[in-house]
Amino acid sequence: MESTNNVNLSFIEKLFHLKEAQTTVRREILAGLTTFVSMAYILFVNPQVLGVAGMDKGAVFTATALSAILGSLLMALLANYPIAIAPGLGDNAFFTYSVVLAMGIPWQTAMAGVFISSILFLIISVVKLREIVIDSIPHDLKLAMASGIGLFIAFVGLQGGGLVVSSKSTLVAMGSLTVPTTWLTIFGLIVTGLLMAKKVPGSIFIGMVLTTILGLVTKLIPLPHHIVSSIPSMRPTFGVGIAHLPDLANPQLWAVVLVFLLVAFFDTAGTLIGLAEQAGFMKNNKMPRIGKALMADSISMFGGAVMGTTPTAAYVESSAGIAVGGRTGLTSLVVSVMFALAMFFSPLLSIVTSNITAPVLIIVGILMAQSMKQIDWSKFEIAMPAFLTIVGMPLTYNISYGFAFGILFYPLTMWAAGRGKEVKPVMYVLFVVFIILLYIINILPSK
Ligand SMILES: Nc1nc2[nH]cnc2c(=O)[nH]1
Repeated sequence: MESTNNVNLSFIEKLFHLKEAQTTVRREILAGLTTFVSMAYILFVNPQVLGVAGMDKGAVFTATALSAILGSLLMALLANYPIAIAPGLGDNAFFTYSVVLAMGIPWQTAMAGVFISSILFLIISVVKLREIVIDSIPHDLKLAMASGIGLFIAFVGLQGGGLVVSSKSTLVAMGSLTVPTTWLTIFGLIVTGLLMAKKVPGSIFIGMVLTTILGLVTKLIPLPHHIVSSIPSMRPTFGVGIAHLPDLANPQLWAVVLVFLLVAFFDTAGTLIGLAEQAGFMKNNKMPRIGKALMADSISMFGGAVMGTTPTAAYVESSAGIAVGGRTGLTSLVVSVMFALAMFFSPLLSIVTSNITAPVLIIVGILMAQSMKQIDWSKFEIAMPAFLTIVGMPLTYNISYGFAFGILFYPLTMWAAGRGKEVKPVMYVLFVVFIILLYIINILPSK
């Protein structure tokens, strides 16, 4: 027994280099469990959001779990980082609210766009282009993009939870506190917020469970018929994106492909770098093995697009596992195994309503908006494009407009401030691309 344990441990050591990373199996398992409980909500939130776009919730549940299993496993084995991967809230919100609902594109066609973006992302990750792209977007704009997505997600949550409603005279207004289900959102927000402030591992998950229990006890949420069941079929979504590739003849979809690519690429690249800073992995201001980490994400995005889910991202919640000591891919391997076990709990989908997911969206929004603190607000030429990027996303209800505002204003304000030479050539290429993109998504549809 002793010798089997030793063989197992040396196999794990060979795969993950625990000694070099000054960590232990026990600490990595704890870190993996911590990250998993911090992000397990996505199994229920993703079907909820993509369900609004018309997708089958059971199929999305399975596709979400499988893409998280694949992504986190690849991150463990290819890149050996304690960073988990799953479908991102920024991406699914863009898919449902901007592409399907606002642009009126059917989800099947939008999924074809995700499929093509994933192939482009894979190519960028493999060839050296990734460094050129990462370096050409100014740091302040990347931070503004992450923050704007955070505000956008929070806005979606505030509406879904009944706290913000539409108003004829002022566009938005506070929701009514006489609606009983809105109190579930308020309860979830308070409980999760307190747990987060106390730095309790798995705060988001615990908050979700407590709010659901309150909903069940007060009968605001009906009891589920089962807790455990077989894994839901992916038949309603599997391969649908590929079958709809011919729809991409529509130029509106090229714009969608470009924005999916930008959101997926910069979300993951930005998050990877942020987490690597936290864990102390950066060497000479560069992240070692970033190509492999991006490849793990792009392969799982590709797999997700085939199975029926929106792009995956390196999860900001991985910072919870890193905070409790996770330093290697063993942490991500544990996350992957936990997602495999969680696949049997799909009946709980029916009890996780939009009031339960609203606090999650708001709190992940806060985490993403924390990037704002690093923006150089003291220089107007930076502050203006950064601000327009951030407010542009929630206020136009569209992530691509936020991107466009920042990319169009940055070269102009930098030029006016006499700092035109600092703007990288790729930014001018993007300037032109985004003018075309605005034409395609805003002017062309109304002609
Ligand atoms: N980086 C990142 N982390 C997330 N955690 C939940 N959703 C997201 C997302 O869209 N991006």
